[in-house]
Amino acid sequence: MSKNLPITRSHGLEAIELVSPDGARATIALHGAQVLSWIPAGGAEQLYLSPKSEFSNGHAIRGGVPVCFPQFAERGPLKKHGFARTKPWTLVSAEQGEHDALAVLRLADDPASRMVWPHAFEAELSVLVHGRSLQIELAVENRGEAGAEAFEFTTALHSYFAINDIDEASVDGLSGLNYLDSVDQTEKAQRVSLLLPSGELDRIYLNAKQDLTLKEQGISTQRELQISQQGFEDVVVWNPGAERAASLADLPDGDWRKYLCVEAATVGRPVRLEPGESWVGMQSLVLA
Ligand SMILES: O=P(O)(O)OC[C@H]1O[C@H](O)[C@H](O)[C@@H](O)[C@@H]1O
Repeated sequence: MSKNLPITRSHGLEAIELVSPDGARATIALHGAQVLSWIPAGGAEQLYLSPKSEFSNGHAIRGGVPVCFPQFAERGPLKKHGFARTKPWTLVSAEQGEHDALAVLRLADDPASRMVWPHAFEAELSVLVHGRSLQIELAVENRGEAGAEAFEFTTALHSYFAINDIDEASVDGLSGLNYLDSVDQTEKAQRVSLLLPSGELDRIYLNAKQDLTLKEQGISTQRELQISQQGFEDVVVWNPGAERAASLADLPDGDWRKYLCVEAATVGRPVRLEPGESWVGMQSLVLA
């Protein structure tokens, strides 16, 4: 038997509190369909959320898992990361099942979206939480009539992982990949498996098929978070570093040390959908 979950509030926004019978929890704001919190069963908060975020309509929230769609970053004519993260999504369903909890949210084109992106579309974000895992799936459909135009988009699930300190964190599993370095706009190759963040880091790893591990090895912290993806082709790793962080008004001083973004993305080769076609991408997280 599944149980419907009500709309509650988080940070002043309408939200869904997913609670799985095993105690795992996730909070999703209807604003942007943004996951704001994930607490695995028996674990601690896994996502960073800036206390200086602007939690109101039309603004991007710094932290959790923003949905970048239909444009990643400034790689196109739309506003940065597209419009999906600053729009209210509608709740399709939120349920606690026997072993898990699932929420589904939807965004469709409207007059405002058609002004900047003239396409009929439907996007659905599903969030499934149970035990030590969280799965976030983004599905996009071209809802144009037969004979309408195909559209292209770039996208990301822009996950902000909470860490104790950037100097204790690393990402493992990136060897052999080419990446676009957004700091100096060059293409490079990653030879070693381990990435130890230092300074500003903003990379799009192309064709990233292998699973990754976010590791934290500090005096008080030992943590391994497995990150895998399907459907998405690339992985973005981002941390602003001290200097760039100083220009982010919605980030407290020093908080750049407290997160690392590892994003499931499709940037290098945009997704192209003909009318009636759809695309699905997923990021799966498991706390070891
Ligand atoms: O500050 P935002 O608009 O949320 O963007 C935050 C970051 O998102 C991505 O990770 C991009 O690769 C970065 O270049 C960008 O700075």
